[in-house]
This record gives sequence, structure tokens and C-alpha cells, in this order.
Amino acid sequence: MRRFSFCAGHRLVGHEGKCQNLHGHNYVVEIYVTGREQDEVGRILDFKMLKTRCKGWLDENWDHAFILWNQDENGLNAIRQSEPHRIYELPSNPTAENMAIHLLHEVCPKILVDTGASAYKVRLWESEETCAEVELDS
Ligand SMILES: Nc1nc2c(c(=O)[nH]1)N=C([C@H](O)[C@H](O)COP(=O)(O)OP(=O)(O)OP(=O)(O)O)CN2
Repeated sequence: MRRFSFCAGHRLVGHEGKCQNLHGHNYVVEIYVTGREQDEVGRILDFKMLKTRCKGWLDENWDHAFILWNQDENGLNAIRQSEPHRIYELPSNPTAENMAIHLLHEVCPKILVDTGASAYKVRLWESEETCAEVELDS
């Protein structure tokens, strides 16, 4: 497992309270990987390689971006008005649950493809008190 942090803005469409407004979090994400074989050094995957792949994707896509539901036209248009802007369009409302699902099922398979390892669990912290965890069915 390796832990990463990033800052991002979002909002939850349909939320009954203040989270329907544009706001941001200092997110922490934990990516758990597994693999069939340890290499001659004893590693499933070098921690540095895990960092390079995951942090690289997070830096390019989510860090200091607004992560918005691709159906949230009003929110997307609001952020597009500011220059410069950085937007990541998620195919679902950007809850901690949906962001973790997206990382586990869409992102990790692509970024770890040639490493011999794969992600089986993602835990995404929205604050120090709140997180969502998703795991592949075993
Ligand atoms: N199951 C989920 N519930 C909520 C999520 C989520 O991702 N999954 N996200 C939010 C909001 O993003 C919100 O920013 C966090 O809200 P909340 O925890 O209520 O915020 P506080 O505890 O800081 O609220 P205070 O009233 O200031 O104590 C909401 N729910």
C-alpha cells in the first residue's frame, strides 16, 4: 500500500446540505496492490514504482482540479468561466465512494498494466474523520 495526498474541489449534486456547494478537500488516498510473485529482491512492486504511477496520475488529473460529475452542466460551466481552470469530469457524482470506485476500476488497471501488480483496494479519505473504501470481490 502507498498513501498519497492531493487537493481538489468538488460538489455533490442533490446533497441536502452544504455539500451541494462548490468546496474543496485535502484528500488522502491509499492504494493497495497485490501480485502473483515476489521478484528476486522480495518485492511485489517497488514502492517507488507505485509512487511514480499513482502520484503521476493524481498530479496530472486530480491535484488542484475541480472533480465534477459529467452531468453537472451548471457546475462545469461555472468553473469553465474562470481562467485558468482545471476540471476532471467524473462519470458519477464525486462522493468519496465514487472517486474510490473510479480509481480502483478505471484508473489503476491502466496505470499498473505492465507492472505485474494490480490494485485490489482503495481507501479515500475526504477528511481526517471520513473515508470510503472499495475492494474487488474475491
Ligand atoms: N457517504 C458520503 N457522504 C458525504 C460525502 C461523501 O463523499 N460520501 N461527502 C460530503 C461532502 O463532500 C462534505 O464536504 C463533507 O460533509 P460533512 O462531513 O458533513 O462535513 P463536516 O463534518 O465538516 O460538517 P460540519 O457540519 O462542518 O461538521 C458529505 N457527505
